[in-house]
Amino acid sequence: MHTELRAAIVGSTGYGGVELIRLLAAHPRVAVTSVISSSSSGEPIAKGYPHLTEIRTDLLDGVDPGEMRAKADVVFLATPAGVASKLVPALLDEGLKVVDLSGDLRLKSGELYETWYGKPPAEARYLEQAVYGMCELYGEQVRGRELISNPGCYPTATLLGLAPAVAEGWIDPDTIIIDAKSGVSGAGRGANLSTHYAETNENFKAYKVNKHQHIPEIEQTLSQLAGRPIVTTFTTHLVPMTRGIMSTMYARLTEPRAEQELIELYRRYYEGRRFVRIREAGQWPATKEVWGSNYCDIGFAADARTGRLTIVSVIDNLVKGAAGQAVQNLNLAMGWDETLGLDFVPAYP
Ligand SMILES: NC(=O)C1=CN([C@@H]2O[C@H](COP(=O)(O)OP(=O)(O)OC[C@H]3O[C@@H](n4cnc5c(N)ncnc54)[C@H](OP(=O)(O)O)[C@@H]3O)[C@@H](O)[C@H]2O)C=CC1
Ligand SMILES: CC(=O)N[C@@H](CCC(=O)OP(=O)(O)O)C(=O)O
Repeated sequence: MHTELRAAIVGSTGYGGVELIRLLAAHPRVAVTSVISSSSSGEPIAKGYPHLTEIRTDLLDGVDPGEMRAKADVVFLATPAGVASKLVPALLDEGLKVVDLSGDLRLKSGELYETWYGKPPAEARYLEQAVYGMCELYGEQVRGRELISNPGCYPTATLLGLAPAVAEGWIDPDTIIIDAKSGVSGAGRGANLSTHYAETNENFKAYKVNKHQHIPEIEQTLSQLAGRPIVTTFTTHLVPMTRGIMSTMYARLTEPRAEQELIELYRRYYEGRRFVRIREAGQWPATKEVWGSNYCDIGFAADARTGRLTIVSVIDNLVKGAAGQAVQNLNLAMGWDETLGLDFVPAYP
């Protein structure tokens, strides 16, 4: 197979950006031809990330849509909220395909974006044009698309864990409670008070309770799956580990179900989707079991005593939660096998 697509990465000195460089280095049909930085153009990427020494030695480029078009066919935006909304119009005008890893294009309502992100939204036509690339739920809609909005890390673990049971009406969506935990790399590379070592080591804390920007994203998809507006309770916690998200979800079963029935429902729903692995009854997934990989592993327990279902879903936030799903989305948009460049098992232990 020969290389046929040239890729540029914006925000390449962030964690999402370097993870894209790592994954695309092993992709059989994509070559990274431009690694772009708003802060360090003219420097080798290996200066800030020596682990990339052998992968890329070119100097970082500046952010310029015209220059990107000369070098690339697709642009990955691994930039903070508020950047894609400004860059996307010029990139699309240049005829570039765009995969945005930030939250800028995920919500169809600009008003909701402004409320939860506290920034001006992208123009409505771009919110309309962007396809929400939750691959295992909307993969068919991604094919051939020019503008893809890559889902958030928490919504990926959470929605993959809830979708089959909500879509089939096996749980009451009004009763869902989501208890989520993330490793510290989820906050990006920029150091701040709440993520430095002394604050996170041997510590475990809740944050952004009822205020997290992923709440409307989760509710948007839950509402689509349920066919009516759904609001939910979502609490995030910071765990003293580098990678990984675990979302533990609770909801009332609409009728009694055995675990085996749930396992079969989920396996049917995700049939043919390589990156969702449903565990056997009594097996609980752990973050280390998906570390460095594009898998989402899901386990269940149905409690006959309380009538509630517990779902545990894990991902690597930087792979399935960001760069891996972005590559999977590009594969789907190009009509390629969705596993290209992602077909490896997790690193363990
Ligand atoms: N970390 C994670 O697990 C996940 C992150 N995301 C999202 O992906 C995006 C990237 O996250 P992450 O890599 O962790 O964040 P980082 O903070 O590690 O990196 C973001 C990078 O964006 C670049 N940047 C900053 N400001 C600007 C600007 N004004 N214009 C252009 N580029 C800018 C910087 O790189 P440079 O100086 O080189 O330009 C910076 O290193 C964010 O939107 C994040 O919310 C989504 C899912 C999971
Ligand atoms: C641990 C940690 O701080 N995680 C970040 C994840 C942010 C993220 O990925 O942001 P978007 O998906 O909105 O772009 C947070 O909870 O805000």
